[in-house]
Amino acid sequence: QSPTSRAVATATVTTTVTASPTGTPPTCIPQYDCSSSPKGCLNNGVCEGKTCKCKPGFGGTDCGLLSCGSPLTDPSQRPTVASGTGCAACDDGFGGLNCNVCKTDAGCQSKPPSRTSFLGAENMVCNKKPEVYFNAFMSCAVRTPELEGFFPGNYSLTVDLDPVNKTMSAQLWLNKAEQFFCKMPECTLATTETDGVIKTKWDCPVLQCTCLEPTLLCGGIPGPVISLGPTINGLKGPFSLTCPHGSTDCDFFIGDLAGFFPTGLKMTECDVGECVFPSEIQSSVTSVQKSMPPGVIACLAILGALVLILIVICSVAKRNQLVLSRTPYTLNTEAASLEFRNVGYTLNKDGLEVLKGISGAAPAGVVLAVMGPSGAGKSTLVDILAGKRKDGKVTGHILLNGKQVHESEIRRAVGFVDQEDTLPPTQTVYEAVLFSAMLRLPEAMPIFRVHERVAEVIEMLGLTHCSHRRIGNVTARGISGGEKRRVSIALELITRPPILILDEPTSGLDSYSAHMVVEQLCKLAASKTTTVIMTIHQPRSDIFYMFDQTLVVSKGEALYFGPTDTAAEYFNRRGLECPKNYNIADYLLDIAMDQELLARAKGFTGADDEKTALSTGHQTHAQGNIISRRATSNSTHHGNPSEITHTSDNGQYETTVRMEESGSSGSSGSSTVSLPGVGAADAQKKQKTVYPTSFLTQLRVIMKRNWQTLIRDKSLLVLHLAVSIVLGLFIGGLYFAVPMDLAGFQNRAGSLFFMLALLGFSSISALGAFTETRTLFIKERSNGYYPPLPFVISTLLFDLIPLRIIPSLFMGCIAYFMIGLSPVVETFFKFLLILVLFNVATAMFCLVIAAAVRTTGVASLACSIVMLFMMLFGGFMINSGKIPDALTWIQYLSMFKYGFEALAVNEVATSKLIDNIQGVAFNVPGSLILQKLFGFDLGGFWKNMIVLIGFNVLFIAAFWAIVTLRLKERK
Ligand SMILES: Nc1ncnc2c1ncn2[C@@H]1O[C@H](COP(=O)(O)OP(=O)(O)OP(=O)(O)O)[C@@H](O)[C@H]1O
Repeated sequence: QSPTSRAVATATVTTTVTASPTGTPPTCIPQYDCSSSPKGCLNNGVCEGKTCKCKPGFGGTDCGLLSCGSPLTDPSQRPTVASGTGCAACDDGFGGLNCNVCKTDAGCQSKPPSRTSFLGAENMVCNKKPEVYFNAFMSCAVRTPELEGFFPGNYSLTVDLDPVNKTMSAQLWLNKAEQFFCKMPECTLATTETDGVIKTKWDCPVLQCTCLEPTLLCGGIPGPVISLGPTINGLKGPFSLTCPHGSTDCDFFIGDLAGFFPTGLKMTECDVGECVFPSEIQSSVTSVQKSMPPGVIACLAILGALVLILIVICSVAKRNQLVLSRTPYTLNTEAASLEFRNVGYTLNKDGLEVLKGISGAAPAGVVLAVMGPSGAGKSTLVDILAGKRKDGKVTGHILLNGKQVHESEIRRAVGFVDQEDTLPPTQTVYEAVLFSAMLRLPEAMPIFRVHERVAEVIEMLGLTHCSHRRIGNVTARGISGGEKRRVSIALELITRPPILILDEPTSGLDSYSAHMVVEQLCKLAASKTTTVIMTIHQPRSDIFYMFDQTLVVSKGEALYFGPTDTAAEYFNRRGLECPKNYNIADYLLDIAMDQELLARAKGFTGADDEKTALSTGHQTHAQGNIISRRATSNSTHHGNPSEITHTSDNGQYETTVRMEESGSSGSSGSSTVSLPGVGAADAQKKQKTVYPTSFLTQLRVIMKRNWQTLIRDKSLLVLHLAVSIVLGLFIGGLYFAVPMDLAGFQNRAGSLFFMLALLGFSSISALGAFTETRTLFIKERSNGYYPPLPFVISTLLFDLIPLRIIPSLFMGCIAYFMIGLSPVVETFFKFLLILVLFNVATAMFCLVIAAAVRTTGVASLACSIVMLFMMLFGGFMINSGKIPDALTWIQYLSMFKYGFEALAVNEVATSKLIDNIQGVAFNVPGSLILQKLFGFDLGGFWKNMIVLIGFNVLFIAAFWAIVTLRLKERK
């Protein structure tokens, strides 16, 4: 008697009366009631009502019999045999103990399939690989010498692999008689590659086995006294089954029996097979998780190389910093002279002659005021004197200390205060001046000396009362306009340059402050450490007489150049007498503006020598002039070719300035310095700007300011973080706990794409943030604070980390778990990595546009349009395979495509879509939908990641190049 029939005999038996189809009298058939039987259904059959629904390959009322034929045959039609005999024959193309294992494609096609293909008309094939797609069966011989010693015979194992429900069920047979069966639910399935060997592994945390008593192993008769029944029934798991591809051997491992079989049990001559549709095989992701895909190896290699380069750069930079901090330094203690000859300036676009050959000089330690009405050309002249880059054509010559020097040397000697204040709004006055000091004073200068100097300059300019107040801007009010003007002067005064050029330093100041500022500048000049050249509109008379020299400019021409004291007398001689009680400075402006007065001044014929002198830069008075009433000693400076002599006459100090004639460029012994556009190839050669501080110091100081800006102007940071949290919650709520059905699949893909869209468009904020710093950078670069590299690094760090990386991590973490995306840890981290790479790439793109395009409006329009197009070709809105041929290239420029494809493949490809539409059940791999619906490359995860990294590298390089080459001051 077979164990099964004995089991049936002991089970509760009910009797039903059925009519025979042939019309013979009804017979009584005992009916097995699985619901009331203690054994229920064997071989993991399911008890539905009172009858058992058996797993494929088993039959009988309690599923205790073997069913032969093939799994394609209706279960009720499969012939059954008792365990212990085995199937005499299977249907063609099938084999195994219970005929479940397909052998050939023809076998799978011999009967109509029991389910429909997602693609419609498709023939099933027999998949013989251990990688299972729908429902596979396996039959193996088991080698277990330990058991064979006690229970000799041939052991075999049959396994039903169900990846859809992630369950396995198995039976152990001894001499074709089933000994026990097991069930393993909640399994995870993975195909991995290690050292070139691909293996499919089932990991099941739970193992439930039932011994069929009385079989040989479970205390059957005849047999040894021992019974494995209690051990087998008490197994809990875990259980794992590992099958290498291309081999007929597998291993299985039972945690509870690790003491007996530490290395698991060997299964040989395994025959596995399942009937599947080819689309199911092709579309299922070859979830071969190579231990190290080539892409990852390449990335790691590049990363390693970058880290190495970074370490080398850092150590070189550190060494430079040390060297510089130990280099003895000297501060400027001597003013320099600046002479300019026949300086002209013509605009390129319309040929307008802004300056028409102006000459003059500012001997060391004097204050030269450049006066004239609005539009006369004062700013243009001082820009040229300061060595600023100009758009138009500059002609003439400039001499520094009487010597021909390169333009960059002039720039180094000159401190320049622009007409407009460009200041960091979030810093306090003290911090702004300290910033300038830290970057422009020698690295070796002790920090306490730097602070002393900052305090000194702040006090000198009357800024002590507001030194700890923020500078502010239009949106956040800070110090007054006049105070800003003085801060701008302080930034330049901190270095005490040999020459200080100021464009309208008193504009916006009340008369008292203006007097105070000019007085300080005059004191500075008197101390012989700085020569001051400044433009001024309409000085009060007391201020006017503080200047040593005055140059009056009218319509691009010099109307007067000489000592301030003799200006009135000079015009007097031309019949232009300053009216009584009239400010002489105002009168000079009147002359410069009034056509009639101007004509009289120019038309004067009485003193040709004076006219010649005016055009050539000779002093406009015949015999020496008072150069400085504040000077305390005689000084004589002879330089070639200029000669400046200071002599004393009854307590007054006089000077004679002798210069080369106009147009003597290149003449023998000429001291002419060619300006750009004049020639003199040598002088035009690019000279490297030498910075007083090291790269690391520059980076540290700039980063400190960026940090202050970020913390103090919280709006952008708070907005980004708040928006990322709110949107994370919103997306999470909208797509909450998405199931893996058809609608769920759409929602899943939609949520991923929507996240990318949000991050992409939030990147446009990079434009506004950069526009503010851009102007500041141009000014600071032009004034020799620092080169572009530390600025670029600091800008990127302070934009990308707090505004792009952290918010995208916030949003990703919140939305991921609310939506219920894949719980696999690796998938989660890959998801975050994609979000970060994508957001950084889009932000970098916006920064490149912000750097390249000056107008914010144009830049934001360009960014928005490009972003929209990238979205359109991102793979969600249009199938990549259906894009018109002429436009297919656009998709390869879309960061959305790479980001979305990577996200989708990472998330959806390994999951299955299970749904039921109007009674038609289908079970489609997510990968199939990705392939057919979106046209995605399923193996392209790392390819997409590498392209995203490529975008990042490209944009960072482009940003650096544009900042270096384009963001230069041009006036
Ligand atoms: N790059 C330029 N493009 C167009 N016009 C220019 C340019 N540079 C100078 N100009 C013109 O040259 C003239 C002189 O300009 P500049 O700024 O030097 O005058 P200014 O004397 O400093 O005037 P203000 O006192 O009002 O600042 C102006 O008419 C100005 O429009």
